[in-house]
Amino acid sequence: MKAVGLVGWRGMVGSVLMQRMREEGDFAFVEPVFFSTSNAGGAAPSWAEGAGPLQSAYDVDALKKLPIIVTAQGGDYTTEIYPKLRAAGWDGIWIDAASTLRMADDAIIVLDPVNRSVIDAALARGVKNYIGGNCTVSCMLMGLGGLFQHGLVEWLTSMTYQAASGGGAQHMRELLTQFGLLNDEVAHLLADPASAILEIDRAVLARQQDGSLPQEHFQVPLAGNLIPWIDKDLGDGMSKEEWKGGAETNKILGLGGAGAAPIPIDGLCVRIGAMRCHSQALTIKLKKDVPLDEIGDILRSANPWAKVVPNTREETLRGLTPVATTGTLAIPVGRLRKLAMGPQYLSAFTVGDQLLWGAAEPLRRMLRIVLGEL
Ligand SMILES: NC(=O)C1=CN([C@@H]2O[C@H](COP(=O)(O)OP(=O)(O)OC[C@H]3O[C@@H](n4cnc5c(N)ncnc54)[C@H](OP(=O)(O)O)[C@@H]3O)[C@@H](O)[C@H]2O)C=CC1
Ligand SMILES: N[C@@H](CC(=O)OP(=O)(O)O)C(=O)O
Repeated sequence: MKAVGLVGWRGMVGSVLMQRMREEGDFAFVEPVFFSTSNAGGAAPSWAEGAGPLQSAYDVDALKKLPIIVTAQGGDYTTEIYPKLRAAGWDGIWIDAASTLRMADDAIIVLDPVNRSVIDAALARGVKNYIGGNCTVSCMLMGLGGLFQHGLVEWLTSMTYQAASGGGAQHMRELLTQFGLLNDEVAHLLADPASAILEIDRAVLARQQDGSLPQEHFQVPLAGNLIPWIDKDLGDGMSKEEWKGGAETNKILGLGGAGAAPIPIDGLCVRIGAMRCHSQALTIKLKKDVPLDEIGDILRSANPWAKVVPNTREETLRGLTPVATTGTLAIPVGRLRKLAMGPQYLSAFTVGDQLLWGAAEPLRRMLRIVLGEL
């Protein structure tokens, strides 16, 4: 049993992480020490039998005692505490959901079903920082990993449909409140089958545009709308979320360093009114013409979670939606077909729960790997 410090365990990502760790029996291998930024001295979660009171997540001396720290507390916390811990001589393993350290030279982005060899090599050479990837990147690689594994991707472009949860819990609440208020606005008209749809539409639009919907988090209404910008403006026409697509995918795959050319990966990232599944439409230029049935086999055999959805209307509606995927570890991949541009141009559509493979699951599995239990 190794002592493991857990920070951020009651947040949205942290709660999913705790749930998965309990489901998989991970606590049989760890002696958890729970930290809090807001309630030091409070009680540990009731399910964690024998755990002591919450320790302060700002207490570097308390954190320093632990050989492994897992955090889903957020980027600001990492920025503040991580350098202090290392400066204090802490030599432990840092496993983190936040993006802060992802691109650092001494950090590995973890997604072991895709880059286990990169992780193992890093552990062998003493790397101490293991960071979960961007949710969109991780979900894409879990679905399409087979194509990269087989060296088939010449370039890839993605158009994303990202859920409200990517912004955090408050964003999900804001979206649902907006939906509710829009419904209230026209409920009397909806109840009357004879009412005119254009009147309903006008009333909804008026409410979306009059500034009275709560929009503190998204800045504009997301209900009945979409937002084609996610994360910071890099000033060159690209959003930071779009930049992560290319930068993180290549880092996860171990490309872009000495000798290995990066794969061009780029696209547009869009927020839509889904709850917690990110979806993306992909156009892939293959290095050669591979038949669709072989592509299906390659995707299926890359990992146990990639599920190929037959490219029919019925199967797509049944299995390739956020509602069908939420809460599961499955990464459905469908709409596979060769495009009109030629036999090397492949379309695909994939969906993934951004709190599971997109956030919590790679961290949970990394902890197991460090403990020698995966
Ligand atoms: N949201 C996402 O989709 C993804 C997030 N991440 C990263 O994970 C990190 C955390 O994100 P997320 O889990 O969404 O953040 P949350 O806001 O849900 O939780 C972060 C912290 O807020 C504190 N907190 C304050 N009020 C509450 C409350 N009412 N309920 C629960 N916690 C509360 C908790 O700290 P304390 O207990 O110390 O008070 C908690 O650990 C971020 O770095 C983010 O970048 C990574 C991938 C995806
Ligand atoms: N930016 C993602 C969520 C997220 O937290 O990403 P990252 O871990 O790269 O900061 C989204 O909004 O959907």
